[in-house]
Amino acid sequence: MKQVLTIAGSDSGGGAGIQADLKTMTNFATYGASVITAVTAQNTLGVQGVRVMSRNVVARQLDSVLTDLSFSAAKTGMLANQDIIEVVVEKTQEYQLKNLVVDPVMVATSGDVLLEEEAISSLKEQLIPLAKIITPNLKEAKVLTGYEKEATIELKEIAQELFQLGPEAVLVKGGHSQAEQAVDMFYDGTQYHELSAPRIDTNDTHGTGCTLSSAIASNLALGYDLLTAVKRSKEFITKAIKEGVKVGTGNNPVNHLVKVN
Ligand SMILES: Nc1ncnc2c1ncn2[C@@H]1O[C@H](COP(=O)(O)OP(=O)(O)O)[C@@H](O)[C@H]1O
Ligand SMILES: Cc1ncc(COP(=O)(O)O)c(N)n1
Repeated sequence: MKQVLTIAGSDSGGGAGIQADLKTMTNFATYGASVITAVTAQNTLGVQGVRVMSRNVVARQLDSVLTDLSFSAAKTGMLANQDIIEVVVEKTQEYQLKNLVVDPVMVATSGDVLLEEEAISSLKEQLIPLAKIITPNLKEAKVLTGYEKEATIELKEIAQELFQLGPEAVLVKGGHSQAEQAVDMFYDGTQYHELSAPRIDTNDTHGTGCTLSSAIASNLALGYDLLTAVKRSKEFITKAIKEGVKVGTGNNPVNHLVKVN
């Protein structure tokens, strides 16, 4: 069985973070292992508390899994601070982790901060250049490119700017725009590819980004090329949002168990 690693935070509510990642990896019939960067007390209403792991605890988890298991792909989610980004960079290089999907998680859908502001430069300069693909949402893309105050900037232009940071490819997610279609832009330095799906009228989008990036990592592990992995994952997330599960009283999670062909 192909093995996939998630390096991310725990969401006690089970909709985002490590829990979303492992469910998604299992759904794609890959074996998911996890390195936990932070424990969040979280539910569908928001984040009630955060305990970030020490650099050493993250390093030990990485050493444990990377000296024993064999990963065909990995993803990063909530990395919390600069110390953790640095240790993830160090171990990615030491163990030559391949097919690394970097979801540059900064803020939860609920508005809670999941990455210290001081860590953004390490993310840009050290981790992103090691990525096979990065998957920022529009807001994260604007922070990473410095386009923060520009309301009408084109997705293609942002994708090109992000590509300059050094990943092999970029997927800018347009989930948070008001447009009729949920449009994401893929760019790998040579081709742009627009991925579009009808916008689903719902607030139940907890865990969309985590689920999408885990699906991409799983599909890369299964041997699909990058664009195919992204297309399969877009199809998956669209269905997962459509069939979201009503487990709590706030913004509910997507359904990690839906099947795509
Ligand atoms: N209401 C929606 N209808 C359809 N697709 C959506 C909707 N919201 C988000 N998506 C899609 O879900 C994926 C995750 O995007 P987004 O929600 O922007 O990421 P994040 O969770 O990182 O903020 C993208 O493919 C995006 O287009
Ligand atoms: C531990 C953790 N990691 C990531 C997210 C972002 O999830 P999303 O923006 O998809 O709701 C989250 N809410 N919690």
